[in-house]
Amino acid sequence: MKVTIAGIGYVGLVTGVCLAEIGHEITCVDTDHKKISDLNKGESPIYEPGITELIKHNLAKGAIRFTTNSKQAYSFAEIIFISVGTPESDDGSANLQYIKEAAEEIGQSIRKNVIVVTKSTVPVGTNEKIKKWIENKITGRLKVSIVSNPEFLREGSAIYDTFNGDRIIIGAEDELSANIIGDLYKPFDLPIIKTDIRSAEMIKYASNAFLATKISFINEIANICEKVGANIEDVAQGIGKDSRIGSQFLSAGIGYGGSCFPKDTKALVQIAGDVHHRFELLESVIKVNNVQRNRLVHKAKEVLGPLAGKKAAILGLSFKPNTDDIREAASISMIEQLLAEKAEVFAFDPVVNGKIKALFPENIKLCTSIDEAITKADLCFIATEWNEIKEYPLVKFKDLMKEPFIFDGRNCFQLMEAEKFNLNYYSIGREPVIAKYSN
Ligand SMILES: NC(=O)c1ccc[n+]([C@@H]2O[C@H](COP(=O)([O-])OP(=O)(O)OC[C@H]3O[C@@H](n4cnc5c(N)ncnc54)[C@H](O)[C@@H]3O)[C@@H](O)[C@H]2O)c1
Ligand SMILES: O=c1ccn([C@@H]2O[C@H](COP(=O)(O)OP(=O)(O)O[C@H]3O[C@H](CO)[C@@H](O)[C@H](O)[C@H]3O)[C@@H](O)[C@H]2O)c(=O)[nH]1
Repeated sequence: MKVTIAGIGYVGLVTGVCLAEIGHEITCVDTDHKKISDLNKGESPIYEPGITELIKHNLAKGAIRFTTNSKQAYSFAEIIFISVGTPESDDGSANLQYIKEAAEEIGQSIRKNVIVVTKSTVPVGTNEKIKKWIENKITGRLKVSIVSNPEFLREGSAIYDTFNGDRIIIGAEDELSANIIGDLYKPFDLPIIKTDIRSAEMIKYASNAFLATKISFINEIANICEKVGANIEDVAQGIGKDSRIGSQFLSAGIGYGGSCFPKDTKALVQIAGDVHHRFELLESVIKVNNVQRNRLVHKAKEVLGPLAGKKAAILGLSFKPNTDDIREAASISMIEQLLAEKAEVFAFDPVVNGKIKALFPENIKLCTSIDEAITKADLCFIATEWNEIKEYPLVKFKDLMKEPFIFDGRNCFQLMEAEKFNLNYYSIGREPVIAKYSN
């Protein structure tokens, strides 16, 4: 099928290369000229395992093209996916500005009947608006069918997730469109759930809200574990073995971040509020997450006193490993807190550099290695569990830091190992390890 994708962010790009890989003819449209020009050279605008290989492979076989010429790309498409951003507005609701712009451009450009598939995460009822925005701009007698097909990929494993997803959700206004989109995905051989549009829209928000709830729940249990002398790793393993609970998304840490959970939880509170339902459970999930993000710096102040003038290393800047995305990353709020405390911040991440420099142009030092970040540091925070950080020899904290005070927001190390190397090691939901003698 001739498919055009509008908006080549994470979702648009991964969808595009994976659909090209299974044999469809894909045109990717974005308003960002630099992004499109880089993509045409085979360069990925995002760090995502496997993406560059798929871009190059499909460019070479002529299965994918990248353009800013939206008019032309929409005019011949049989199916158009919308995957533009839906960022958070000031009041927490989803900002639909990019969706509306894309829909109106589609309406102005199409020259034949088309199925428009919304992949972006949009509040319940938005697809009906999308149809109206498109139809208001159509000249002539053309039929537009709308399908809601929310995306569930995770950054860092986006390609694996696309080929191995748990389900594909298709919310359609007519059976024919649902079947056409179902057939498009057939080569992935994944379970397909067909439903109405509003239910499909809700499935996306409810999924993210449930996962965020699981994280805030385990973080609260971790906070209690610290006070009663229990170990969150053992507790999570013990409860996760119950197949009704499941072992995934029970890693306690410094809270969830990223481009989805923070904004989608707030948007769902708004969606509920719009129909006069106060979603108190989800409000608490958000509140717990906000507090959790500040815990590690608070803990450091409790242990070490004022942080002013201290050299603080921070390891891991992306919101999770295997991505260069720093949207709503815990590292950002930690750096802000450390700067407010007048600490000197030395930051390291295996892939993030320019983006964090743009946020903190003058007041942090970006390091090119863990060694550089922790040398002569008074304390060290771990914000992201990259393998490079998890595999770093613990003895080096002792050898290179002024005093080995480690505040680990991702439980990267075993307590026994920290004891063995005589570190001061504070993690989440576990007893602190206190060095028996100083360096
Ligand atoms: N990032 C994820 O992991 C993920 C996963 C599932 C769902 N989602 C949802 O998918 C949507 C897209 O997220 P993302 O992270 O891929 O977005 P993104 O912010 O990375 O990229 C959006 C892209 O859309 C482009 N764009 C904006 N207006 C346009 C227009 N009129 N025409 C063409 N291109 C336009 C922008 O230039 C940008 O490149 C959001 O609704 C998000 O909630 C994201
Ligand atoms: O047990 C866990 C699991 C995750 N996290 C944190 O939660 C955030 C989100 O992680 P993850 O869900 O793995 O990454 P995303 O790429 O944000 O993916 C989520 O958001 C996407 C956008 O909506 C959805 O498509 C995915 O299904 C959903 O998992 C990150 O900060 C993680 O550190 C934890 O703290 N503990």
